[in-house]
Amino acid sequence: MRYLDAGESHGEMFVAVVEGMPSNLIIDEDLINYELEKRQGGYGRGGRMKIEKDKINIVTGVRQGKTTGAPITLIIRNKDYENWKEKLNDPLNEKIQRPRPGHADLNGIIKYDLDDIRDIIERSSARQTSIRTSVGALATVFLKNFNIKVHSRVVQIGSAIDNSPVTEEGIKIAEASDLMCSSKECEEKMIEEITLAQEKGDTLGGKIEIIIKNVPAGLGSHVQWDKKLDARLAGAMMSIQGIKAVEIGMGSEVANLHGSKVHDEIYYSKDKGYYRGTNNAGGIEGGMSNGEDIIIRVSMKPIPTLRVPLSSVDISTKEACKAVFERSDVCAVPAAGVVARNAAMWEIACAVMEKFGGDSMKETTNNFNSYKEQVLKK
Ligand SMILES: Cc1cc2nc3c(=O)[nH]c(=O)nc-3n(C[C@H](O)[C@H](O)[C@H](O)COP(=O)(O)O)c2cc1C
Ligand SMILES: C=C(O[C@@H]1CC(C(=O)O)=C[C@@H](OP(=O)(O)O)[C@H]1O)C(=O)O
Repeated sequence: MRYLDAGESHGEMFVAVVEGMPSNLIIDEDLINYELEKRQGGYGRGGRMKIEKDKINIVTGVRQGKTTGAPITLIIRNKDYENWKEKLNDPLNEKIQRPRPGHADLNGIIKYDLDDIRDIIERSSARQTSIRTSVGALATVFLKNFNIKVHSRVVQIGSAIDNSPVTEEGIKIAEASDLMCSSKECEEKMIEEITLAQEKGDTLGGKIEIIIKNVPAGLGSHVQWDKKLDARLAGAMMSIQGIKAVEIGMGSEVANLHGSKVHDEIYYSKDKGYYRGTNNAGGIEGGMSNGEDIIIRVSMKPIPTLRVPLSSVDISTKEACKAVFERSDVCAVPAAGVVARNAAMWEIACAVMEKFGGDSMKETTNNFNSYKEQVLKK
């Protein structure tokens, strides 16, 4: 499967065209809209979130609630477009000249030979993650048919850290109570950190954990660098605005320990087949899923737009100045978690389609089920 998206932060709309989704997939628009709503949430978001109420509009490739096998076009309209269209088209509108450290501003105008940073902001903005979330949520809808599910939580904001182990019970509690992490107490500490940063005119990043359940062993492959599932997931995570590090399972901690403390010992039982005593590998070995939960941790840098701005250089005068400040989030880690879990599900859906193929849900499901039987007999 593949997709391309287009759109600008204050343009008319975001659009994505998805190709390769099998026919007869029942589209659950409520699930897609739920993910879009969650992406807009979280403490620390800016004023734009009060203007938008993102809703998916599927305009091709679906008839009577089911995919037809044709390319699927997804649209999200920007309500704020009405407030911006005149000034964006007015050549006399003031140009943005003071690039923000940590953003695409300076590299963008150099590379594209532009003289208004607005032209870079519009496409580099993380508003694009709305359409990316909807494409990922479509993959989540698809994967539900194979009982593959995803959960994410915030594990760190500033000095507030959620160290609790992931349990089925913990996931249920967090989902039912709509907590961003595993406990109310920890969430309060995270909110406090964000408030402190906000009061200082500063910003914050943090860490997110994503857990994907019920992935069969054998997605991805060891045979070629670009088929490795961990590499693909890491690439997907790193392409999200502001993500600077990705860990699978134990992640960077593997460098500190002996092999006997890192590798997951192998067991076998008649009903489960092969399984591991631990899951330090985060469900992937040799570029392939191993049947355990896939666990990904991603680190997000602090938001680059600061109310007390950092030093910069005016691109027209070349004189020292302070970077531009405009309406912005203070912390978008919970939102990035929603983006990341859906972006990860897109990669898993691609790996499922690569392995099992099929042009209809019947064909793909039959292939998937017969492989699962084959694996159980192994
Ligand atoms: C959901 C989300 C919301 C964001 N909101 C803002 C924001 O309001 N202001 C801002 O300057 N950066 C925001 N960012 C971060 C920037 O988009 C990001 O730092 C920038 O694109 C450069 O990131 P990169 O160096 O990783 O490419 C947000 C990121 C995400 C994922
Ligand atoms: C500023 C960025 O992301 C923001 C993310 C975002 C959203 O819907 O998530 C909405 C936009 O809000 P606004 O109209 O206030 O600019 C973006 O600005 C950025 O990434 O640079």
